[in-house]
Formats: sequence, structure tokens, C-alpha cells
Amino acid sequence: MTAKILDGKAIAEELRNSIKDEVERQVAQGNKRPGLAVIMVGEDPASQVYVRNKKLACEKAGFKDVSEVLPASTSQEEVLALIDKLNADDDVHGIIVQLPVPDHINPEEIIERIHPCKDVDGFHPYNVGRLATRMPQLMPCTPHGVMTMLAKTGIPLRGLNAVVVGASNIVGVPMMLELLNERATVTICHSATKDLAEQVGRADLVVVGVGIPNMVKGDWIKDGAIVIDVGINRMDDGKLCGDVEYDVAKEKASWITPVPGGVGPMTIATLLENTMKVAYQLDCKLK
Ligand SMILES: Nc1nc2c(c(=O)[nH]1)N[C@@H](CN(C=O)c1ccc(C(=O)N[C@@H](CCC(=O)O)C(=O)O)cc1)CN2
Ligand SMILES: [Mg+2]
Repeated sequence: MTAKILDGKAIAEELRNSIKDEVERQVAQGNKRPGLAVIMVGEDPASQVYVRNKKLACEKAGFKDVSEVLPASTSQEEVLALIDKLNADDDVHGIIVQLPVPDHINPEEIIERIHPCKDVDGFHPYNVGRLATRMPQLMPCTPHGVMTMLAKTGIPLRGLNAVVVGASNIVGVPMMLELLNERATVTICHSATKDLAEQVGRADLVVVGVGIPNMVKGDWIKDGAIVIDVGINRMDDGKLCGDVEYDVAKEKASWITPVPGGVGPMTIATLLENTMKVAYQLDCKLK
């Protein structure tokens, strides 16, 4: 079997265009443009690319971009003070802090300072708790973007054996919760998992987000499985490569995401989707 490609670039473009249309409709009715603040501390080269792409996506969708790039020497207190200011600003609907942050910054304290109703990354313990108790509000962009892609396959998730490889707060854990909420039978694997090949080999759906190039071997994949590769690894030759051995896996899978052009673009489109939700839909019950 040769897999069909889940084209994240195309699905993300379709989503961004529908968001842009909705923004113009709302603005024509006298509502505000969604405002997004991306805070970046320091000069991590990969983060610079992602933040630039987020700003570009904001502009194209008709959002107000109020992003702030701060020097690596910025203190924890200065970042917290900026978040307090943005929390109080009615033109700002979404706030995120680009990760990773420099070593002297404590990301947990920063994430908890963002008002849960402006937490468009869905990383605040309030939003993680809502997802875990089946009352989702704002969901992390990468896993939620994967759910949008999975819907495009038309394959029902209910009852599927889903194996998530990687247990990070950004990808693996919220991915597990999203799939569980759709009634998949979910296994989550991590660095202490014994016999990863066996776990992956019985999966109808495998989602991999570990950041190790080609870590999941193509011949582990069960015939006809759906393979979602969240890894984006830059190789010595400058090329990007995923966490799954793509060329072999694509001969076994029914659907597969490429890298680049798979999950990555969905992360940014979903960030816009979350911000628009805050601007026009969310009825925030928290002070
Ligand atoms: N605050 C956050 N920090 C980070 C997140 C996040 O969701 N919130 N996720 C990642 C980085 N990320 C978004 O921030 C991200 C990663 C990759 C892409 C993307 O479009 N990738 C392209 C390739 C781009 C390239 O040339 O490097 C692709 O896969 O096709 C978008 C966003 C960690 N930090
Ligand atoms: Mg740190």
C-alpha cells in the first residue's frame, strides 16, 4: 500500500482563508479584529522562523499583531509585567510565549500568568484541566491541528488503537487527551517505554512527537495505519526531516503526513483559530 498524503500546507491554507473571511464578516458588523501577542525572548533561530510566520499569518488573516521580541537578557519580572499589561488590554485576545525560553526564565510561572481566556496556546493548567475533564475550551495548537487533519481522512477515531509517541506538554499529553475524548483507545509512549516497536506495530493511528530524526522505523508501522509525524528536525545539510522514517513508512501506511508541509503549518493556522474563538465566541466566566 502506498499512503495518501495528508497535506497540512493545503489544509492550513484552507483554514486560514476561512478565518480571514470570518474576520472580515465580523469587522463589517462593527466587531474588533482579533489581536494576537506573540512574546519571544531571545534569538533562538528556529523560534525566529516560527514567530515570523505567525506574524505573517496574522497579517494575512486580518488580525492585529501586537507581538513583542525581547532581548535574551530580559528578566522574569519584565516578562510577567508585559503579560499583566497584555492581560488588561481589550484589543488583545490571545497571548503566547514562544518556547523554548532562555534558561533564566521559568516557563511554568510565565504560562500561569497568562489569563486562561487569552491562553491561545492552551498550555495554562486551567485549559489543560478543562481538556482532561472533557470540557475543552482552548486546546494546544499542534494536537488540535492534528485533529483537524484527521477529520479530513473521514476515518472515525472511535475505537481505533492510537499510539502517541512522546509525552510532552505541547504535543503528546494533549494529543492523548484529544484522542481519548474522541473515544480512541490511547497508549502514550515515552523514554521509559519498553519495546516501542511492538507498541507502534499494533497502532491503527500513530502520532510521533519526540524530536529525534527517523526514530520510528518504517517497518514498525502496521499495514494501513495512519501516521502523523510531528517532528521537525533540521539536518546538517539544512534539510528538514521528521521523527518517522518516511520513505519506508509511506509504503505501509494508509495516510501519512510529510515533513515539512504536514503538521507544522497546522500549528500556526490553529493558533489563529483559537485567537478568533476568543475574539468572537468564548464566553469567559473567569475574572
Ligand atoms: N508557544 C509555543 N511554542 C512552541 C510551539 C507552540 O505551539 N507554542 N510549537 C513549536 C514551534 N511552532 C510553533 O510555535 C511551530 C513549529 C513548526 C512550524 C512549521 O510550520 N514548520 C514547517 C517548517 C518550517 C521551517 O522551515 O522550519 C513545516 O513543518 O512545514 C510552525 C510552528 C515549539 N514552540
Ligand atoms: Mg528554564
